[in-house]
Amino acid sequence: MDNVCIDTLILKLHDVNAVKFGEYKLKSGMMTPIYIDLRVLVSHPALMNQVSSFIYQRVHDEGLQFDSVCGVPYTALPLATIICSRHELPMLIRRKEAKDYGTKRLVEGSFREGDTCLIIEDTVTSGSSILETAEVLYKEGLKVTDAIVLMDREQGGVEMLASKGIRLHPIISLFKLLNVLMAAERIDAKTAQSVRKFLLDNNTFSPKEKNGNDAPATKKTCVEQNLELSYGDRAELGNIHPLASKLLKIMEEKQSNLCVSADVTSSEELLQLAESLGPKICMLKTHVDILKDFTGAFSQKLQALAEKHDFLIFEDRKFADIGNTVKHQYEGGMYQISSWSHIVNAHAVPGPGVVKGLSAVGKPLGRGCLLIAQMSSQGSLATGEYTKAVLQMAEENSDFVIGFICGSKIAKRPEFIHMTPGVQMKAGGDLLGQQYTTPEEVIYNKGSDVIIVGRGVLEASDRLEAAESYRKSGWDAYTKRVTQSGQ
Ligand SMILES: O=C(O)c1cc(=O)[nH]c(=O)n1[C@@H]1O[C@H](COP(=O)(O)O)[C@@H](O)[C@H]1O
Repeated sequence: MDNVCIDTLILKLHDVNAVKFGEYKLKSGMMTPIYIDLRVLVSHPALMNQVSSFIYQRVHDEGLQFDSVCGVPYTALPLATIICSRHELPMLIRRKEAKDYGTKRLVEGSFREGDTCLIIEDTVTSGSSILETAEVLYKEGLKVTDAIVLMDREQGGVEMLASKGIRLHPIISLFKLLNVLMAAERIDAKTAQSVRKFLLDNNTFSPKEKNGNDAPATKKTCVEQNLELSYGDRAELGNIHPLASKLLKIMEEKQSNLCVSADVTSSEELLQLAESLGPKICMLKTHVDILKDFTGAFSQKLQALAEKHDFLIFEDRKFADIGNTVKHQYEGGMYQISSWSHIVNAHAVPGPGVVKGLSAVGKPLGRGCLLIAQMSSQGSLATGEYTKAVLQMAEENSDFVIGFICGSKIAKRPEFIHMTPGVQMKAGGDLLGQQYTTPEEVIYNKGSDVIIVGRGVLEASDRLEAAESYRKSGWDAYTKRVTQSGQ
């Protein structure tokens, strides 16, 4: 299922008026400037078949296991029927109301206690319709672990269902749909902007506070109004990836946007760095393949230090192969990176398969991935259209991609985290093409979120003192950016 097919499908849905702009009321009663009406598909059989194929393809890509399929009544019923008939999968039908005669059952079809049922839905906003169907299935003794949805309005459905133990797998995000329709000049930038603002401002999933109570419903200031959200605010956004939220909370609590790049060749020295600099950093970046003495014990000790000092581990592996290969490189081999590194990064050049491969291993572990959108090395080819394509790949895989390696802020969505390497107190470079900019330039002027510093700390006579000066410089640049934008 590649980008071109998705883009074509979006345009076809717009052609048949399945995507409507104006003033519409959602099931929740909320008024919305965009409405997805896939009921019309019953009048367009070829498109109905294509949508069914996309949904089945996602089921296949995710390798989901289930005993039966249930479409959320009514729009998703024909989709589920086509998929089940075409692929000979057992189907269940959930009634919205029990008959007052015959079996009087709410769920029609044959099943056994404990069977797993895959739910199919056409569009998700808050996720309440999927949850309602799941609860009817639960009452019949069925289990629901996964649901597939064609259109995700990105208003909290994924997170709400995740909090109920249901993994929702969206195929098209509304942010992506807006980009495609704008690029095809089906809508103007103003419409796209106002719909984006609506979606960002109306996220139905209220984040839980630490004590588990619903956080007070606060209306987030919107980035589109040029009001910079703080790290702490962004950590609470409904659509944010849990790991990105965890990192932003660490940054806020430790007042640090410093990631030290532990480019040392001895595991003992790396652990000493983690112990001494741990209180100063939000993240420690490793190149595990330059260690001359890696052992499993090392990765255990590093995880313990990350826990002790509350920082995340980022293995800077720069995966860049087909999905099947990166899966093995990430999960297996000598380093077993997925078992100890919260975050990894990847080049987008192989196409979305590289993310799918990594996600198949990392997502169930709660890991996250950064895509390399720009590089600090002289003559880097990661620029212009390539960078834009990386951004699009991230938006389409935001259930695993949490941000970017980049030189400056490239994504409008505050859920993505920007991390910039090639940082030293003085601008300049090394003899091998590395180009340095200062923390102030990267964080204040270029809008990045995290500074990645290697030799600026490692080559200092006092590494701890150097780390503190980078921490302070990066944090001061951030607070200046946030306070000035609010004025
Ligand atoms: O992905 C990276 O971290 C990375 C991307 C990039 O464009 N440039 C870059 O320098 N890096 C890494 O960031 C670190 C920078 O180290 P210093 O040049 O010593 O600060 C190294 O570990 C690089 O591998």
